[in-house]
Amino acid sequence: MQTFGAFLVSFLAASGLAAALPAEGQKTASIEVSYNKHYVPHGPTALFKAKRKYNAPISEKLHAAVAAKKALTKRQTGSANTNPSDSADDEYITNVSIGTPAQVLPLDFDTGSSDLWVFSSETPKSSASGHVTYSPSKSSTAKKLSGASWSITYGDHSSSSGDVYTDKVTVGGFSVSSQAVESATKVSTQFVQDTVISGLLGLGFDVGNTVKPRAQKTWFSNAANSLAQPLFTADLKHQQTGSYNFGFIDTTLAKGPIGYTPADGSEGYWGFTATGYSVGGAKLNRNSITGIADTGTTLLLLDDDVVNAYYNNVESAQYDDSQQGVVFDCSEDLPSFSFGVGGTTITIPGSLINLTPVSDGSSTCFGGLQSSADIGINIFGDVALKAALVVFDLGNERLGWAQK
Ligand SMILES: C[C@@H](SC(=N)N)c1ccc(Cl)cc1
Ligand SMILES: C[C@@H](SC(=N)N)c1ccc(Cl)cc1
Repeated sequence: MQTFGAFLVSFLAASGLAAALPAEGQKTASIEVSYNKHYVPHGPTALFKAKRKYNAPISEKLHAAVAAKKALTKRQTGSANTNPSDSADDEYITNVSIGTPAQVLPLDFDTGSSDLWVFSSETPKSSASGHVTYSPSKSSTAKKLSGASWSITYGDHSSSSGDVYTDKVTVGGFSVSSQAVESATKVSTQFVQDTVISGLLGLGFDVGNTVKPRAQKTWFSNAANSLAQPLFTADLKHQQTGSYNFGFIDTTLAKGPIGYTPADGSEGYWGFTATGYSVGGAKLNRNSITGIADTGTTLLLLDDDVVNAYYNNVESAQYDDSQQGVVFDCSEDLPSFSFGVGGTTITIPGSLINLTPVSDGSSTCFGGLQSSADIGINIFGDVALKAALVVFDLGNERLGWAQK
């Protein structure tokens, strides 16, 4: 019959743990231990456990201190799929649950604006035809925000306006219990015709919100303090499902390192400066480009000198006044476009810059890179974002870009 010691020796030897174990008959043993590097110490919790172990009285205050810590460390995250609206990746559609019971609406997540607005039971029937709508009267958690109104005009001159409710809004499994949901009583033609979306979810800075008399917070701003980290990432793809992740960075979505650079939210946008650019894989120059990271704009819109430097490498490129932009033969192999940001380089493959024929069946294609001259700001829209995993880091007021 083996003594326990002998059993222990043979067991540990078998499991390769026999570091410094006694020979038969000795009375000592030792075993490696490693500490848990993820453990975050918390005094009151340690005290609570000790008191509990020895049945010592535990005060209400100690219970509260332990509960507070527990609430803080809840790993809160959200993850939502996002899909291009069509083969040209014109916009990206993400489903959002509003109210109780949940009403699911397809919305356009827009880092270039800060209003969450929807087609609703208050939108004129003729305008709402073909759209999924939100009915506050059918939600037990909806509350009218009395006296509040909103009105917004976008860069492409589309517009909408209306009144405001608060309700529970869930994105990718994460809920904000009292989110301002702006109900449209008026929408412009472009929105009426854009039946694949029922409104926008602004992911810009709160300063850009149009609700009066008191501006409201974006869904992300309301969520930030409860998320594991006050950030979200955009992983937009060409003709494929991508994702918006909240509270965490899934670095497996990227191929290269994340380069961080300060974000300027003063205008409501996610403004940043690229340190230089190049065409066709050449070395980056040092001509900086200041612009915004904008999921709500389809194209990459940059200064004329950059646009010309690019299309000088495209044999068939020419400005088409009827199209109000640069067009080229769809059969041409386009060069890539690279920009430097946060110490890393993002390269947009030429294939992502050859978007769509100017009309069905045409052999002339409209460029994904166009001039920002008549806008006044440079816009790194979906054409640029599709080449990267982009981190919108509110906590550190910075943007992260990683090649993918
Ligand atoms: C910032 C975007 S609009 C948006 N993403 N909410 C924009 C501004 C001006 C022009 Cl001309 C075109 C696009
Ligand atoms: C619903 C569309 S209307 C259009 N397709 N011009 C739209 C407008 C403005 C933004 Cl920022 C995003 C999408």
